[in-house]
This record gives sequence, C-alpha cells and structure tokens, in this order.
Amino acid sequence: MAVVGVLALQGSYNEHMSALRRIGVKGVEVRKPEQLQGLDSLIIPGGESTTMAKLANYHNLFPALREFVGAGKPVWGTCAGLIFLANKAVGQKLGGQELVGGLDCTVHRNFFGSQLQSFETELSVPMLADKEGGSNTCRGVFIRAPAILEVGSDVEILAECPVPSGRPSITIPSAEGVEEEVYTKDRVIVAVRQGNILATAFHPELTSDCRWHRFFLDMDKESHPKAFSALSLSSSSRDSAGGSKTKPFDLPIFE
Ligand SMILES: NC(=O)CC[C@H](N)C(=O)O
Repeated sequence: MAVVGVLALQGSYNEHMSALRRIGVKGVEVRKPEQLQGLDSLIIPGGESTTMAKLANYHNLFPALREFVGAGKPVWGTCAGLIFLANKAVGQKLGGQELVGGLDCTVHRNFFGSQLQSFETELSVPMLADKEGGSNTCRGVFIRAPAILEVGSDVEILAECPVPSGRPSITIPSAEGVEEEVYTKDRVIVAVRQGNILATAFHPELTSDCRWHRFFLDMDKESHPKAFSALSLSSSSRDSAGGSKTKPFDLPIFE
C-alpha cells in the first residue's frame, strides 16, 4: 500500500492525519529526514511558515525535502505548506525564511491580512468535481492565508478567489525603497498544480470534504499505479467522505 507522509513539525498535521484516516489511508508523521525514505507522497500542512522553517532547519530537513520534491513524488502544501513549496515568497518576516521551492510561483505570505481577516468562502473548483465527483464548489477555509501572485507557464490554476473588499493593501519595498502595492486585481490564485506538486492556500483538512485528499492520492496513483492496487478505498468510505452529497459541511474537525 502506498505510504503518505505528513510533515508533523507544527500546524494542522493532526487534521491531515485524520482526513487521511477518514478515507481509509494511514498517514505517517514525519519529523526527521530519514523518515522521508520509503514514503510515496508527502503533505506539508498549514501552520506558521517561519516557525515551521526554523524547526525544519533545526532537524536538517530542507535538503531531504528538496530531494523528495525533485524526485517527482507527489507533494501537497496547504497554506504554510504552499509557502514552503513556492520558489519565491514576499511579505516575509525580516530576514526572510528558507523555502523548499519547486513550485514556479510567487506567493504572498499573508495576502488576506492578519488572523482577524481569516474567512470562509465557497470556491469554484470544476477540476475537483470532474476528478472526484460532487459539487463544482468546495469550502475554502482561509486562516491568515497566503495567496499566489504569479505563476509560471507550467503551473495549472485550479482555483481563484475574489479578493475581499476589506483586505488591507499589501505593499513591498521596490528597488528604490518606495513601498508599492503588489496586487491590484480583483481575483487571486488560491490553488494550483504543477506536475507532482499540489498547493492550496486554504485548509481542506478542516472540512469534512475529503475530495482534495482523494485527488492528492490519485496523483500518487498516476505516478505509482501498482502501489495503489492494494489500497481499498471502498465506495462506502468514498461516499461517507463527504463532498459529493448534499450533506452540509461541518467545522471544525478535530480528533
Ligand atoms: N494557516 C496558515 O498556514 C497561515 C500561514 C501564514 N500566513 C504563514 O506565514 O505561515
């Protein structure tokens, strides 16, 4: 059976572990470089990316994480995990932070503002309905969320979100040292895929809709079809995993 790792340094790794359990998959918590060996895919959860980067540095995880991404194994970053995977981040704390990279995009760390500007919204994601069934929308839980300002040509945009009207404008210093608004469009990218990398600015693991997790596992099946032949995602566990039926989403999900 394919083995899915969840980076468990900080943040919402428990919630990803329980989302995996809900669809019949046992996740493996990863805290050390050697624990990446033998994994087929990896989830990097949300949390606080500067703290997570410090912990990853402390455990000397960056080289092994880069190797994992470079090996073409499926990796999914949610929120702070998206920041980790971006090739470039803006809006960072003084001194910046180390990134794993691999995803050809520029991300703004706190695009939507502070913790108080956290919000929930319905996102249109036709790809999710095409691949995993159910409604064309999913619930987007944005907690002090980042967003993607620019993507390279190999990056497929899976979801965009209208920019909330009350969002504080975000500025970064230009080369001349003048603060400049970095984003003026009315929509912003919040979910993308580039080959083996999936990234979402929001938190599917905090909803009962498991379609993002199933989609991620299906990416693994694409790259290791045999490894999944033993994986039993029964139709009943798929149905009870939510998303495809009219059942309302409930929040939050903790186990
Ligand atoms: N919920 C989240 O993961 C928030 C991420 C946060 N904006 C950061 O910089 O790390």
